[in-house]
Amino acid sequence: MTTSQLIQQIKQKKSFLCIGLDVDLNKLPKHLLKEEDPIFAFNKAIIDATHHLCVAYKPNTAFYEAYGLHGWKSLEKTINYINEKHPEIFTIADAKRGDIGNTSTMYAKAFFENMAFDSVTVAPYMGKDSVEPFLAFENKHTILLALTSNQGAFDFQTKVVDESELYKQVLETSKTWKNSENLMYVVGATKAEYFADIRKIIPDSFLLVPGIGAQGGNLQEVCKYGMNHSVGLLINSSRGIIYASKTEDFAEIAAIKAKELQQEMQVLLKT
Ligand SMILES: O=C(O)c1cc(=O)[nH]c(=O)n1[C@@H]1O[C@H](COP(=O)(O)O)[C@@H](O)[C@H]1O
Repeated sequence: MTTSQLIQQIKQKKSFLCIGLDVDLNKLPKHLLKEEDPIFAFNKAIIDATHHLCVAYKPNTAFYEAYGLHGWKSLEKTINYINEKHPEIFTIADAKRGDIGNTSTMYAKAFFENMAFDSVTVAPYMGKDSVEPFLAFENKHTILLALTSNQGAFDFQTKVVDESELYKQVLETSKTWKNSENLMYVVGATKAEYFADIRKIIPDSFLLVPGIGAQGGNLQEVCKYGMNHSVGLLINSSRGIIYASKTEDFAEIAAIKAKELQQEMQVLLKT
């Protein structure tokens, strides 16, 4: 998917919501456990109920890898279902990969070719030759961890090295990489006060912003400093939407939670 198709979808749906499909069997409504593939049954119901309210889905692969072969099959069915039923929706494999070049190429093939995701999250720690193999794929996006939502972000990412914070060097340096137009960045919603500085370095890039809802980030604050001329934000909520109810009405309640966020976004898009 191209960035302009993503922007078009944001305008049509008046939403820049990304729903995180972080499926934990221990949190599923009990009646689904009788299904042959409870994880896919859960995702299908959530997708059917929310696809008109969001522009992206982000399964975090950890929640599938944890169940071995069964989990991978559920992930594959989920991405195929989204691509078949709602090809306009941007898909993110939240896998946080990155390795020496030839290994990164295989990770990229796994998520861009084998599973046909539009994007994958990648850690910048191993540098240029670990990220460029992902960037080589046309119309696919590499979402680089810049400033993460967790407390541990302060261990390294905000440390000053050679007179600037490490996360700023990640942003600056990544702009020089081949096919850097295929980059997006992760910035946590819990770090709203950093968005103005980040926008000075990457004014035009899309940011994937996790951390609202369960982690306590503030949507208004993020938009105030993070929104750009083409919106430039994908705001993710996982647990706050998909586990809002753990009974038979879970998909209906997820849609209500997604609509609450979409309506806030619609107002923010007008301001
Ligand atoms: O890359 C991510 O998506 C990510 C980066 C980050 O800094 N913080 C963060 O929470 N995430 C992911 O975003 C999702 C957040 O989930 P909730 O806190 O349940 O909304 C999880 O899948 C996290 O792994």
